[in-house]
Amino acid sequence: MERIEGMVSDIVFKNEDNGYTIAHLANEKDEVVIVGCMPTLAIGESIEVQGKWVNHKTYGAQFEVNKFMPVTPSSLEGIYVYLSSGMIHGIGEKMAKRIIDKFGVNTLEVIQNTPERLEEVEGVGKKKVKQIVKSYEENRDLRNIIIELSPYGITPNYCLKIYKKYKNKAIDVINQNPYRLAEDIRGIGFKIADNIASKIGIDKHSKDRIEQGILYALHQSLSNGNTYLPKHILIEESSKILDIKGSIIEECIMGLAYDQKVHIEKSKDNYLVYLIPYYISENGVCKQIIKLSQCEFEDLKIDIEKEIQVVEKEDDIKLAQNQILAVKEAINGGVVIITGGPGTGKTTTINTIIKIFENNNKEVVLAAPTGRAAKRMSETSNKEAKTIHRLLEMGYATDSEELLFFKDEEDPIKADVVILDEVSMVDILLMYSLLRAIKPGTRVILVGDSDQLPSVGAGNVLKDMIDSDVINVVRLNEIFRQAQESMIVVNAHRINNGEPLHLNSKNKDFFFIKKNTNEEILNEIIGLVNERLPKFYKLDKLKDIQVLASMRKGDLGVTNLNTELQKYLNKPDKFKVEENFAKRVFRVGDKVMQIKNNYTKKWETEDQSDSGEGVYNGDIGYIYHIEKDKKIVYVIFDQIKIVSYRYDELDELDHSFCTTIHKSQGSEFPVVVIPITWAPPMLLSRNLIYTAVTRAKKLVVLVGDVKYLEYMIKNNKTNERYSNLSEKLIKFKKEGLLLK
Ligand SMILES: Nc1ncnc2c1ncn2[C@@H]1O[C@H](COP(=O)(O)OP(=O)(O)OP(=O)(O)O)[C@@H](O)[C@H]1O
Repeated sequence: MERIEGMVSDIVFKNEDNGYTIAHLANEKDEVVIVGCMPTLAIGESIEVQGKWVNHKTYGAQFEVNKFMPVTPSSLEGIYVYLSSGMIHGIGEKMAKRIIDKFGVNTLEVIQNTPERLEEVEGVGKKKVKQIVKSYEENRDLRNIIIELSPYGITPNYCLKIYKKYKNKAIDVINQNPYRLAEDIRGIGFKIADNIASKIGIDKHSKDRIEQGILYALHQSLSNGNTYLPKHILIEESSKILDIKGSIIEECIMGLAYDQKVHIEKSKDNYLVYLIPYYISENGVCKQIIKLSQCEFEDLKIDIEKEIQVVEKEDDIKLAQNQILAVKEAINGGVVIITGGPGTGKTTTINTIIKIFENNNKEVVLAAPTGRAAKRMSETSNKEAKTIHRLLEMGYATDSEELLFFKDEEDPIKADVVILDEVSMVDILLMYSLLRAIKPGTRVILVGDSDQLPSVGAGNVLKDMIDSDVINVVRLNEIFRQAQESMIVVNAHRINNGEPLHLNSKNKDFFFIKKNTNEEILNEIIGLVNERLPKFYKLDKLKDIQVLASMRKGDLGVTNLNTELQKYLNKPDKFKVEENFAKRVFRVGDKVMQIKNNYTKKWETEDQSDSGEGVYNGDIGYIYHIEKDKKIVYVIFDQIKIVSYRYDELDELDHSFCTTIHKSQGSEFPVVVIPITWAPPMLLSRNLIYTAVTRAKKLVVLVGDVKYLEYMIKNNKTNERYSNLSEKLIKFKKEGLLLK
């Protein structure tokens, strides 16, 4: 039987008659779904559950609970966190473990009442005992916090975070306004704070509660890509969360605006409510992009036609009319957007632009939003491309844990031309950070495909800029002959036009294999990836083929496909070390993906001749070695870079025999295999299948029911996002809000 410890972060369902409950259990590493008979469960409670992992047909992996029990701070983990927190002078992680191994759950009692017994622990002498006792007494506050907060289900780890933030004022802060925890402590959200508040007896109608509920609703909406919410919708959402009348909420929204925690903007007959950073970014992007496009540029005094001819001759190519236009706009204008689908010559155009500028001694800087996209840009241009984060020199300020960009208006990027690729992936905050670090007079060339999925973060930046008609846009719409040979390119354009696809043409690169049930689809995919494709096309089954799925859950979701594919693509073997982590098994040879940006993670080559920092969201690697005694997993990226992950850092890694289409954005693979099956309508969309198909360079294989493919092609209702960038650009331009 497996066990998991964590805090109940949400209760999704509870049957009051029989106690059957579905809840979310969160801990430092993960948030999982637990199901079972848990009639007394409450949000915010810290519990240990025992049971087993099961795979639900629709909802994917969930933990079936046989037994659950509350966790108290006297549990070993709690004592360990407390002792090793660095708060008790003289005890580090190793010493804490030795003390606990010796005294178990009685550890705190020993320190308090019979501290001389600590000398029984290896490495502890009289001097150290004195230090420990002194620090223990001095740390009364932290101990009190643990004792006071444990009835509310706050784990010692969170107590420590709370203590570090508020020091000895913590209990007062929480008693006065527990909602500050949701604002100040990462990992404690509105629901947990609300639970503490209700136990303390804070009035349901208190101003703090309502304000936090409103801010929570706004934060939630960011994850749907919205930069603001119309006021009436915010009232509706907050009313549901808080269970309070709309009129009271409306009043509190005004209060939040007065305190500058939100910004309210009037737009036509609507009021738009923004969280401040998003308001500043949306306005900032408008002002900066208009400013950059309208300021004076150094005249290069060149004959562009002639320069183009030089490059054409060198590269043995004849640019199309629109490509020539794009080159001219890039050289004559300040800001230009170059957009087009696959095979329309974006890369060729960028390379021509780079050459002309460099032939005239201008400094060109290339960037892209992800590590993978930057790498691809470097490969196609033969010139270094950085991630936007690197270009902006992200780092930590002295004495701060907050990551920030060192490049800004005061210390801008040194370049004559900045070319940014895959702009569809850039959200409003990142676009503002980039644009404010570009000094007027620098040319900015934004390249992207607005039919791809929009950014993960809030906003619809590329599409809004194009729709506004305020920025110079050159659309590349000719599919070149070479590209037309590829059904991947042809079908991608047909998807965009809502037309039926050319499937299964002889000797081509786009196939559909009809299968009806999920089980048939799964077996077919395994057969293709494990045997038929590698044999027929002479491919490496791990490196050359990527399975992409639209969802995480269900039989054909990423989680289950990874479990199933692992069984065939990297079987257990007595020579392969493996380790279990809750529902996952990490095994030497596994294909894995880094799932969040880690700018400071170190890598080193095996012979230690080269090293560096940074592993990025979407980077794919392979487990190279597992050192069980040191609790470290080593992963190799880009064939040479070895990165070590402590076991407690493994939440940064996911298996990637299969990944989501969203995560694959900005990457390309020789062969892509995609299950086509039922999914919620928002995941059966045109831009999702378009993005998936355009990831493949040599071959696309779709497996499933053709009716869902047809549905996806027809469904071009891109999920609407609340973003006001386009209207604002038009307004700013009309009102001449320039260069101020
Ligand atoms: N003016 C041109 N005349 C003939 N062929 C061209 C021209 N421009 C580009 N091509 C060819 O068309 C194909 C697609 O061009 P390119 O790679 O530049 O397009 P892209 O828009 O960047 O495509 P993708 O997004 O798929 O990478 C390439 O084989 C390229 O050599």
